[in-house]
Amino acid sequence: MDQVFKALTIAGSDSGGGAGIQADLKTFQMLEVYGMSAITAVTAQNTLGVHGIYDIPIEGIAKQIESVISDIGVDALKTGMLSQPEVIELVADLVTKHKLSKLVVDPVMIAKGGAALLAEHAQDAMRKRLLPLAALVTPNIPEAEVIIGMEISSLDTMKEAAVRIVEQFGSAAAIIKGGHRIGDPTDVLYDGEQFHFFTAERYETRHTHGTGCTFSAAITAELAKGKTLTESVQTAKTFITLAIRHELGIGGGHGPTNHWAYWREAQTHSDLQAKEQGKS
Ligand SMILES: Nc1ncnc2c1ncn2[C@@H]1O[C@H](COP(=O)(O)OP(=O)(O)O)[C@@H](O)[C@H]1O
Ligand SMILES: Cc1ncc(COP(=O)(O)O)c(N)n1
Repeated sequence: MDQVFKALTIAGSDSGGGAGIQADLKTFQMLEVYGMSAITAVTAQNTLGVHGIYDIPIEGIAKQIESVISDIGVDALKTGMLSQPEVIELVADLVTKHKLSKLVVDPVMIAKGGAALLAEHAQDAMRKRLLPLAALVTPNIPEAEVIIGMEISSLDTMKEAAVRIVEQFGSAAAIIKGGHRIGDPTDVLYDGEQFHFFTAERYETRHTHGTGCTFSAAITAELAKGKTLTESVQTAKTFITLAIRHELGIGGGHGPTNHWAYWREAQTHSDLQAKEQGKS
């Protein structure tokens, strides 16, 4: 048996299956990493929007995280929807207590449909308690604007935002995602020393529900395997680009991405390679 790598997601449940815990677990699975979850809130959600939010009591969240860490172990973890400041405090305490260094923070604030997934009074706890512990923070442009209080309208301001998150809040690295800009989506990573740019073709589609969750989950899975930060982000960029390109066309609104597209592509390549080798 090959070594089993394990990743934990601490996030909200999306009944529609496209974002949150469901997107994270599907992504871990497709990258051959054993996925575990601690649910912070249950959302009643579909491609048309968020229809209800039911927070899980804090003791319940603590028990889920402690149960997983104490028995199974965690090689890397990510956070998504944290809903309330107490949840952020809890996650920060447990990450510190258990010395979990491979923490990816996706600072989820508002769903694409407009529903608030993080209370406004929790933003400060996010900045002060969680960002300093992060190996990587993955805001989209509106989230980065809220975190540092500046307008982001160009590649240069994306670079500035990434540097400010690292220097002001103590995260080891930050990637500002370019999905919300016009043109090809370039994501800007600052690792504390240098910038790295990840660009792909933009697909004109309304099926981008859960893109941020899927992207950060893919990075977490690769970090769990021991890949470097830039290797992990590169794999995640390919994963999300294929997931958007091969959309499923599900639901009447903003549909989910295709979590098996990357795996399918990898299978096709290995089939082709096997055929090539068979020939020689
Ligand atoms: N229409 C698109 N075509 C190709 N890639 C996209 C598209 N929209 C977003 N992406 C990519 O998906 C990832 C998630 O980005 P983004 O949509 O900005 O995050 P979020 O879901 O948090 O708002 C990034 O790598 C971004 O560049
Ligand atoms: C439980 C949960 N977590 C995260 C998101 C953000 O995803 P998106 O920004 O694509 O709506 C969401 N809609 N629901």
